[in-house]
Amino acid sequence: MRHDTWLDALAGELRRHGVAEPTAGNVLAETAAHLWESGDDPLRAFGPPQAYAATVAESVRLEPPRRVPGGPVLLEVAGITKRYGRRTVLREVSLAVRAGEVAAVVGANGSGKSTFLGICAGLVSPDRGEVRVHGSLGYCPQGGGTSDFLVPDEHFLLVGAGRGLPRAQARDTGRAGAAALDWDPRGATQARHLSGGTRQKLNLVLAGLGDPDVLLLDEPYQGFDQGSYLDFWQQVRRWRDAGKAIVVVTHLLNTRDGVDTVLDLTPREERA
Ligand SMILES: Nc1ncnc2c1ncn2[C@@H]1O[C@H](COP(=O)(O)OP(=O)(O)OP(=O)(O)O)[C@@H](O)[C@H]1O
Repeated sequence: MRHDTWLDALAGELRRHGVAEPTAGNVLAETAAHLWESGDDPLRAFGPPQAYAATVAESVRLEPPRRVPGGPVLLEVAGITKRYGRRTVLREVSLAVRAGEVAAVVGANGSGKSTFLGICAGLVSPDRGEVRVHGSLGYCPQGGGTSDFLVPDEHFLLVGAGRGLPRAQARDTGRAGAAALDWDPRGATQARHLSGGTRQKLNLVLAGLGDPDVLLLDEPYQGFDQGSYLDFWQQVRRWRDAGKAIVVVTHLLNTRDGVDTVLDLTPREERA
């Protein structure tokens, strides 16, 4: 089925199911971006428009009232500048995320979102500026992050060991995190044989292992189907309500659902 036909039908079904703006626009933008990037058939990726709209409508109704954030600042980023060669990718970027807050990092392709998150995670050095993390850190990279020849349980044990978790607790916590994303990770399937979306689920579960205080998530839902995408945002809300500071990278400018702060890395001269 053509993407635009399916998206038009979805827009109508969202209206019919009473999904108001800005949620409807955000859902359309997210699904369109997913279809564009993956090239998937919309019916295969998301199912019939009516069923997908019904799921969205239900999840919106289930959304609990927003907590008022105001915990201590867990992630402080001050005046980050990063250059690659002559190109300045990030210029004087600052961000503070408190316990119980979700920050979205948005911007066009190549605007430096992954670079920014890598700097927050301590994996990329800035040319100027400072990052302070108050507490432990979990990082979900955009890709990679898993070991081809290990099965999911082995990932849980390996990463869990690094975070001080006993074996059984690491395995059980990993499996519970996977179940929250509607995935049963038991079995002998090595990471290299998992689908792209399932590998991203594994990445996401690994980021949350050991209950870190700060979660850095780089477009973690790439390849997720409709249900998993909604599960992801439910998980973000659970982390938020548990007092974590969460940073979610997305290349969409209007991903604002359940988000307290938006950091737009689009260069000023390119903004509409
Ligand atoms: N290690 C590197 N060496 C040189 N240039 C790099 C390096 N890493 C990233 N870049 C460049 O820096 C810019 C920002 O890249 P980055 O991946 O952070 O952007 P992004 O906003 O996450 O992009 P996307 O939306 O496509 O994921 C790009 O032009 C990229 O080519």
